[in-house]
Amino acid sequence: MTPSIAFIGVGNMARAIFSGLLASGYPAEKIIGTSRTPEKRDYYHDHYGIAMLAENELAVSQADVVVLCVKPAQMQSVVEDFAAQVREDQLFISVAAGIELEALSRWLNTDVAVVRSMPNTPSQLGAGMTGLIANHHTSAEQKSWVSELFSSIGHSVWVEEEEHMHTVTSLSGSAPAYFFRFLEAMVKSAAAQGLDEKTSRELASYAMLGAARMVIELDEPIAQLRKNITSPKGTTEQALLSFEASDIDTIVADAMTACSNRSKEMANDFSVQKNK
Ligand SMILES: NC(=O)C1=CN([C@@H]2O[C@H](COP(=O)(O)OP(=O)(O)OC[C@H]3O[C@@H](n4cnc5c(N)ncnc54)[C@H](O)[C@@H]3O)[C@@H](O)[C@H]2O)C=CC1
Ligand SMILES: O=C(O)[C@@H]1CCC=N1
Repeated sequence: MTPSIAFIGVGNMARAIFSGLLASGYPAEKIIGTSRTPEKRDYYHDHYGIAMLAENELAVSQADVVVLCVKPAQMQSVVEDFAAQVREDQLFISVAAGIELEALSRWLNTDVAVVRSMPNTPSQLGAGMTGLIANHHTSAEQKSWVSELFSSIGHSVWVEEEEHMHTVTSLSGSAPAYFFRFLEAMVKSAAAQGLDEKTSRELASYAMLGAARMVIELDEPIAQLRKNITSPKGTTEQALLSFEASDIDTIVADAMTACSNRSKEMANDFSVQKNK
C-alpha cells in the first residue's frame, strides 16, 4: 500500500520534493501539506491536487510518513506541538539544515524512526541529490523506502557519520545556489561584452549542464576533462590563469567551510548540552 506523506511547512523545499514526487507518479491523494495561510492552502490544493490542512497535528495523525520542512528555528516548537500525536509505526524525515537526529528524537519524545535528510531544490525536476542518515529506530525496510522516495526525485546517498551531513550541506544542499551565483556572474560579464541576457543564459547554463553530465557519465578524472579543453596558448588557459591568480581553491574552500560551520553552529544551538 502506498504510504500517505504529510509535509509540515510547505515552502520552497517541500514544494520541490512533492512536485518531484507527483511528476514521478506518486498519487496526489496520498500527499498532505500544511500551511497556516488560507490562500496558500487554496493555491497548493488547486495547483497540485494535494490535500492542504491548517493544523499540523491533524496532518500528522493522518500520515504514515511525516516530512518536516519548516525552517530550523521553527522546528522545535512545531514538532513539540504535535508530539503527543506521534505513533511508533510512523516515519519522520527532516530536511532541516543543522538539526541532529538526537534533537529531533528528543522533541518527538517517542521511540520512532527518524531520518535526517539534506535534499536540494533540483528535486523538483527529478534532478535532486539528497544526503541521508537514520536513527537506530529506523528499520532496513524503512531505509530502503526512503532511498526509493528520494531516488524518485533524483539521487540519494546514505552517510555513515552524522558529522558528514555538514559537508553534504556544503557540497549538494546549498551548492545549487553557488552555481546560480556563478551563472549570474557569467551572464553579467557577457552583458558587459555586449551579448543579451537570454542568449547568455542559454549558452552558459547548457555549458554547465554539459560539464556536469561529462563528470557524471564519463569515467575520467575531473582534472583531465578540464585539460581536454585547455589548449596550450589557447583561450581557456587565459580564463583558468585568471582563476588561479584569484586563488580559486581558497575562494571555494572558504565558502564551503563557512557553509559547514553554519550547519555546525545550528546543530550546537539545538544540542542536548545547550538545552539542559
Ligand atoms: N531551500 C533549500 O534549497 C533547502 C532547504 N532545506 C531545509 O528546508 C527547510 C525549509 O526551507 P525552505 O523551504 O527554503 O523555507 P521556506 O520558508 O520556503 O518554507 C518553510 C515553510 O514553513 C512554513 N511554516 C512555518 N511555521 C509553520 C508552522 N508552524 N506550521 C506550518 N507551516 C509553517 C512557512 O510559512 C514556510 O512556507 C529548512 O529547514 C531548510 O534548512 C534543506 C535543503 C535545501
Ligand atoms: O540555506 C539553507 O539554510 C538551506 C539549507 C541548504 C540549502 N538551503
